[in-house]
Amino acid sequence: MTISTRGAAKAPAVLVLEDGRAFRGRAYGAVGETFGEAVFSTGMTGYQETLTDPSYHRQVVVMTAPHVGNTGVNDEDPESGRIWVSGYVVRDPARVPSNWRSQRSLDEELERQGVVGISGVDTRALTRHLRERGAMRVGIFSGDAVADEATLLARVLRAPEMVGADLSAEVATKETYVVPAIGTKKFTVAAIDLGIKGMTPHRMAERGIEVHVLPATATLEEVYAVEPDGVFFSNGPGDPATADHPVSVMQGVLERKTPLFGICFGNQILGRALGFGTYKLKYGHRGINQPVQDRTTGKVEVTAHNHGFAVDAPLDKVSDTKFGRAEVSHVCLNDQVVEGLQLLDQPAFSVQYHPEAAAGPHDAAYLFDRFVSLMEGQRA
Ligand SMILES: NC(=O)CC[C@H](N)C(=O)O
Repeated sequence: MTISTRGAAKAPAVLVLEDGRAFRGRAYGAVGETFGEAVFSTGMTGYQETLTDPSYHRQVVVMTAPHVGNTGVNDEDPESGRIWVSGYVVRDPARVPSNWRSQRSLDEELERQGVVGISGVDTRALTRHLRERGAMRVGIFSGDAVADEATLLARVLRAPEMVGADLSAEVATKETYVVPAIGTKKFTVAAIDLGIKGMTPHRMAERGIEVHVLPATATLEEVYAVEPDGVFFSNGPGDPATADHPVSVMQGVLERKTPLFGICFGNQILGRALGFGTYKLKYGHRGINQPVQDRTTGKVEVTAHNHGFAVDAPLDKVSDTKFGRAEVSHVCLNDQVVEGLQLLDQPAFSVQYHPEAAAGPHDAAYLFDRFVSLMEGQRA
C-alpha cells in the first residue's frame, strides 16, 4: 500500500470570508481560485452525494466532519453528472481511501473536475463563525492565486451574492428525458427539473411511476403534453424569490387540481404559489441529521436537509389561499422552520427537506407513497 503524499505536496492556500476573517491551509483538489457562498454541512457521510447535488451550485461547502474522503470516490453514488459545489473546505483529508467500492481518491476527483478546495482548516472555528455571523461570500485561493488578504478580500466582495440568484436554468436538463417505471407502470409524472437529484426519479420509478423530467423552462402546455397523473417540482439552487416561471406553471397545475408534490425548492415554489413569502435563513440547514415533525401524524423523523431559504407561513393556523385551505404539515424541531406544506382542499403537498435521502436516513420515504396515494385517489 502506498500512502499518498498529495496533501503534503500541495500548495499553500487561503480562504477569505467577506467579513475579512481568513483561514490558511493547503490546496485540496484543484489549485487556483474560486468564489461562492460559504455554508456548512453537518453530514458525517455522503460527501459524494453532497458534492454532486445541483442545489449546491455557487456554494462553497465546509464539512464539519473532520475526516473527509475516507471511502474514496466511486461512479455509483453521484446524484448528477458532475460536482456542483464551487469550492470545498475540509479539515483532515484521508491520505488512504479505503472502501471496496472506491475507484479513486476524493482529492483526485476534485482535481479532475477542476474544483478548488482547501484542507487543514479549523472547520470547527469556521462553522462557529458562520453560525454566529451567517452564511456569507467566500473565496479560496491557492498556488499563484494567493496574494495579500486585502486584495483577496476586495475580490470576494465583487463576487455575486446568493440573495437574488436565479440559477435553476444553469443546472437543469436542457432536454426532456424519461426515467422508466421499475416493474409495472402505474402512473406518469411530469417532473420539473430545477436541479433534480438522480435519486428522486428513482424513488418514483421504484413505485411504478414513469417520470418525464422536463427542463426548468417547461411551459404548462409542455407539462400537460405528457398527460401526467401527477406533477413534481424538484430541489434546486438559488433564491426562490426569483423563481417566477415555475411559480406560474405550478399555479396552472393547482388550477387544474392535478396531484402535486414538491421537494425543497419545490416547497418554496408551492409557498409562493399559495401567496406566502420566502426568506433567507441565517445559516441554513445542511446535513443528514435534522429532526422534523410530521404534524399530520405527530411522528418525528430524522431527515436530510440542504436549504438556505425557507417559507414564511403561519404555524398555528390554517391559511386561506386562492387554492383553498393550506397548512404547515412539517416543522423542523431545531428552530421551528417550516419544513412542509399541504393543501386541504386539493391533492398537493411539499417538503423542504429530502425524502429521497441521498445521502441520509430513509425515515421520510413515506412521502413518495403519499404522492402515489394522491394519484390513486384522483383515479378512483
Ligand atoms: N435543495 C434545495 O432545493 C435548496 C433550495 C434553495 N436553493 C435554498 O437554498 O433554500
